Amino acid sequence: MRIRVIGAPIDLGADRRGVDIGPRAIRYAGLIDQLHQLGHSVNDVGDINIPLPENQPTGNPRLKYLEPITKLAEELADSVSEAVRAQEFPLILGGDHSMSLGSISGVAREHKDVGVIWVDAHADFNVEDTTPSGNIHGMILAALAGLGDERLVNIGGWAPKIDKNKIVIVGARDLDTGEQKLLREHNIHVFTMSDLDRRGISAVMQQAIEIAGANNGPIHLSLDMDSLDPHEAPGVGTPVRGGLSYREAHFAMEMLAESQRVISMDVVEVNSILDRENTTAQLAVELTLSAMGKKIL
Ligand SMILES: NC(=[NH2+])NCCC[C@H](N)C(=O)O
Ligand SMILES: [Mn+2]
Ligand SMILES: [Mn+2]
Repeated sequence: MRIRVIGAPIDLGADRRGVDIGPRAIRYAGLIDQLHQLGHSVNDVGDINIPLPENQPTGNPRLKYLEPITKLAEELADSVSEAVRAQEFPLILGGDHSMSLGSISGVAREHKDVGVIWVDAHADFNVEDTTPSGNIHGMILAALAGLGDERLVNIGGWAPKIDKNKIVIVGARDLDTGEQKLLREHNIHVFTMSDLDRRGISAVMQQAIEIAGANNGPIHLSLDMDSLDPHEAPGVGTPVRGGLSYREAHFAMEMLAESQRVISMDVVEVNSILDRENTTAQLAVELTLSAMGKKIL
């Protein structure tokens, strides 16, 4: 496979500085070399340019940094759709989860039927009226489904990007009250940690792949590193106890690789200031390799 690596060191969608170092930390952990060793060819196009929050107006406190975030999403969407047209697999490194607004808009432009598997402790399904923080990284999946502020919803001038029936959230364990209501109202498929405990990662992922990839459609994988238990991934801005174990996360990635349905992937929320000796970045590399087909034997 030909993989195009795009760095999106954006931290405007989250409160915590340090997530902007994520793409570098992931590269330092050996991503490109190890993808080569797996037999892929890699075209690393570097990072998109992100303005410093210090130089940006915060704007509406319930939609912080809306303006620069939508501008960057347009840029990233162009860059990702270009990769798809060049028949390269887009692998986008965050940055906070707001960058997925651009990456998924770019993929969806080229593949209108793409489904999304969102592996995350959170649902990122808030809108302006339900957000407890005003941080846009908590609103991105809703925006991609067509909900919320129209400037987020209408990246590229069209909406929605993803059919609600093809969205699957895996690993959820921290949902806000208004967010829960929205998820129910729109019948979004959410596999919580309780579902994982009850049914096991294998059954859950099999069903997730069937839902997101309905009618043999393609799947975008969005991996938020805070889906893992904070013991495994300490370097994230919004850690929540009781997350995916090391093996559960790997097995989920291995099943996705086996499905051969994944056409693009984000890895987000690696925060190097909060990390311990690049552990979380290293784990991000390991999980990406499993998603890209690395097997134990
Ligand atoms: N991508 C993330 N880490 N999102 C965390 C979101 C936290 C919280 N639900 C909020 O909306 O503020
Ligand atoms: Mn997230
Ligand atoms: Mn999260």
